[in-house]
Amino acid sequence: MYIYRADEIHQIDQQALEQGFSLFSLMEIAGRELFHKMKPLIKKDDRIIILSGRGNNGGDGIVLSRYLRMAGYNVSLVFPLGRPKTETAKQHLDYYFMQDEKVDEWNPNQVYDVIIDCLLGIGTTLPLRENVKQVVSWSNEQDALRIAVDIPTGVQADHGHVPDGEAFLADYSFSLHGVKRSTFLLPSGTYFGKTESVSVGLKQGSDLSIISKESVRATFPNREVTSHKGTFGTSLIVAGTDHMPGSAVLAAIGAIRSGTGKLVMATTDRVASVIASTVPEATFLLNGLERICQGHIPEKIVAAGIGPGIEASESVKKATEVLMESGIPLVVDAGAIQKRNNWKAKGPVILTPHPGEFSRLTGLSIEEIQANRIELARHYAMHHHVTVVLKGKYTVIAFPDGETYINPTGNSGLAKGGSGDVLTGMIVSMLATHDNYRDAVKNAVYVHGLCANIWSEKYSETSMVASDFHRLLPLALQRIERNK
Ligand SMILES: NC(=O)C1=CN([C@@H]2O[C@H](COP(=O)(O)OP(=O)(O)OC[C@H]3O[C@@H](n4cnc5c(N)ncnc54)[C@H](O)[C@@H]3O)[C@@H](O)[C@H]2O)[C@H](O)CC1
Ligand SMILES: [K+]
Repeated sequence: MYIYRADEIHQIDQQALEQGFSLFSLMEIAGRELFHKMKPLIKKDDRIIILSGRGNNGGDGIVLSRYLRMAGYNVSLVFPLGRPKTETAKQHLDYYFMQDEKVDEWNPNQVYDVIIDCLLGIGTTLPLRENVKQVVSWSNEQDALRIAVDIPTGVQADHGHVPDGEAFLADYSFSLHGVKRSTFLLPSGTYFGKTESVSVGLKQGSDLSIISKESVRATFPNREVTSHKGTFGTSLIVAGTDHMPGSAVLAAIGAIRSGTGKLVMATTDRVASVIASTVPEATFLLNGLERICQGHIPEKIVAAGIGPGIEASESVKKATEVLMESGIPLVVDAGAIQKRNNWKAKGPVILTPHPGEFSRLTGLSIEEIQANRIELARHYAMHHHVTVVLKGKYTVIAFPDGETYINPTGNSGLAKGGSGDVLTGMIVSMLATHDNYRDAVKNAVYVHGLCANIWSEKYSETSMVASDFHRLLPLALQRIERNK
C-alpha cells in the first residue's frame, strides 16, 4: 500500500485532467466510493450530518450526501463555513440541486448519531481559522460516530503537527487515492482512527509504502532440506557490559531465533556466562570489544551488529569503524549510535535509533522528529548513505537511495526496555540468511512487530517483556513461512 504527499495527489489529479478525466468525474467517483465504504458503519435511521467546507473536500461531501440521500439515509448536508468556492464543488452543488436534493442550515443545537467531516482536506494550512475550530470542537464534544473524509480537519497531509490539539477526532478516516503521511506521524496519527484508503480509479505508485505480509512472505528465505549451519551464515554481535548483561542476552535471543546458522557474541567473560545459560547455542569472542578494536574479526562472519548493552565510548567508536571497514553488513544500535561526520563503510550500515537516539544524532527535538519522522529518516539515510530504522509506532525504514517503508506491525507491548536489543539481533540474523540486505531489514522489523501482535491475541500488552520473544519468534515465523 502506497503513502502519498499532498503534492503527489495534486500531480496525479493534474495528470488525470490532462488525459481527459475531469475533476468533476474524480469527485463523483470519490463520493460514490466513500458511500460504499461507509455503508457498513451507518444505519438508515441514524441522524447523519455532513459538514462540508468550501474546497474540494467539501465537494466530496456534496456527492456523498447525494448518494446517501438517494439510498434513503437520513442526511443533513450543511456548509458551516459558507457555500463552496471551488469550481468543481460548485458544479456538484448545482447538480445536487438539479436532483431536487436539499441542504440544511448549520445548527449546533441539533443532535446527530454520525458526523462526517468534509470540512478541510489536503488543501489545509495550519493553524485552523476560528470558524473551523468552532465546528471541530463542536464535533468532538458530540456523542456520535465521527468519520473523516481524506484527512481529519486540523491535520495536514504531510506533517504531524496539530496546533493546540485542535483537530477532528475521527473514529474512521477514509483517505482518497491513498493514505497520507500524517496518518503515521505524531500527534496527527492519533486523530485518524481506523484508516482505509479509497480508490478513485487512478494509477498507484510512490516512493513510500507500507510493508505487506505478502512481501515478507515472498522474500523470506527457504530452508532447503539440504541446508546445514553453514548455509545460513555466522553472525557476530558486539554487546553487553558487566552491568548490562541482559541486553546482550536479548540480542542473542533475537538472533538465534531468526535463522542464523551460528552466532558469535563478542562480550565480557561475565556476560558470556549469563548468555550461555539462556542461549547455549551462542559461542563467544571474549574481551570482545577490545579484540575487535584491535582488528580481530572471527572468520566466516557474514553479518554483524554492535551496540546493545554498551555505552558510547572511544573504543565503541573504534570497534564500529573496524566493522565498517570490513565490508560486512553492520547493524549499529544503542551505545554505538554516536554522532559522527560520516558513516563511510565498505558494506551496508543499518542504524536503529529510537527517537531519543535520533535526536542525539541530529540535534532535533523529539517532538520535531515525531512530527516529521518519515522525511527526517529519509533525509539522514540519503545524506549519510546509511539505512535508518527509526523505531517507534510505525517504525520507518529509509534506505540510502531514498526508498522508504513504514512498518504496520507492533503495539505498545514493544514499548519496553530490551525490545530494541531483540530487534538488533533479529536484523543481524536475517542479514545472514537473506541475499538482499533490504529484505532482511524490512522482514526483521515486520516480524518483530508481528511477535507483539501475536502476544496481544492472548495476553495483555502491558505484561509483554522482551524475553517473551524467545517463545514468540517461532510462532511469528511459522505464520510467515507456512505457505512456503
Ligand atoms: N485524487 C484525489 O485524491 C481527489 C481528492 N479530492 C478531494 O479534494 C480535496 C482537496 O481539495 P482542495 O480544494 O485542494 O482543498 P480543501 O478541500 O482542503 O480546502 C481548501 C480550502 O480551505 C481553506 N483553508 C485551508 N486551510 C484553512 C484553515 N486553516 N482554516 C480555514 N480554512 C482553510 C483554503 O482557503 C481553501 O480554500 C482532497 O482532500 C479530497 O478530499 C477531490 O475530490 C478529487 C480527487
Ligand atoms: K476532512
